Amino acid sequence: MTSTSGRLRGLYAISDGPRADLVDACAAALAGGASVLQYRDKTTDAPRRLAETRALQALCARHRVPLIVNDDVDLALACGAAGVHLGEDDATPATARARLGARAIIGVSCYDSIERARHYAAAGADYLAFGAFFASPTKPHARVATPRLLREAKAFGLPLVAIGGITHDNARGLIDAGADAVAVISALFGARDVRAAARRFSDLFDPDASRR
Ligand SMILES: Cc1ncc(COP(=O)(O)OP(=O)(O)O)c(N)n1
Ligand SMILES: Cc1ncsc1CCOP(=O)(O)O
Ligand SMILES: [Mg+2]
Repeated sequence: MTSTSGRLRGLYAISDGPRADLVDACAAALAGGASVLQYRDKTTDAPRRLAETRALQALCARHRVPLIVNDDVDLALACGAAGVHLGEDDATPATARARLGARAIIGVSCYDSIERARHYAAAGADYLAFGAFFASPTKPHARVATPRLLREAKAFGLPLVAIGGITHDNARGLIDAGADAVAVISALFGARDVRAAARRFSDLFDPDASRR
């Protein structure tokens, strides 16, 4: 289990908004043991995005789970999120660090590139994300990564996040290859029972948690 200050490990839930029941769905994911929540909303509806991230920040604070905002450093700052996730089309991690401070969690997409991982590990990223490992319903044209990258990236000593088409049935191979966390959208927020789906993912990391 990751706390707002602990090492990232477990289910990394990524929200799939806009959706009317966003906060309830995210609450179910946290109740099911998600260790991190990312707000990912590709719309430009600034007032709704701010209201939603503020609500999710309050929810995450109650669960002692970090809220990460996708793409948008200003929004992360405005809602008091723990950090931001950045890809190749987003602000640089250095810009985000300057805006959010030393304690912020700054995650970086490395896609299928060990060179990008090496660069951002040295530049102060807090975790490295790789993928897509499987066909992704959310991002069908995502670049494709192989588990070998995870084995190689272990050398950087940072938490490794795997993403892309991850389900309960295919996650184990990624964890065995070195993923500290699995980032999931469809197989989590598309589930009829989000809490139960989150619990099944979380149990892959800590099978005793649901019996406590
Ligand atoms: C944990 C995590 N990993 C990868 C991504 C993808 O980021 P990016 O490449 O910037 O693509 P978008 O998500 O912005 O479409 C992510 N969001 N989270
Ligand atoms: C944002 C992103 N980057 C690579 S795949 C992906 C989407 C992951 O969503 P899903 O779990 O539905 O495949
Ligand atoms: Mg992005």
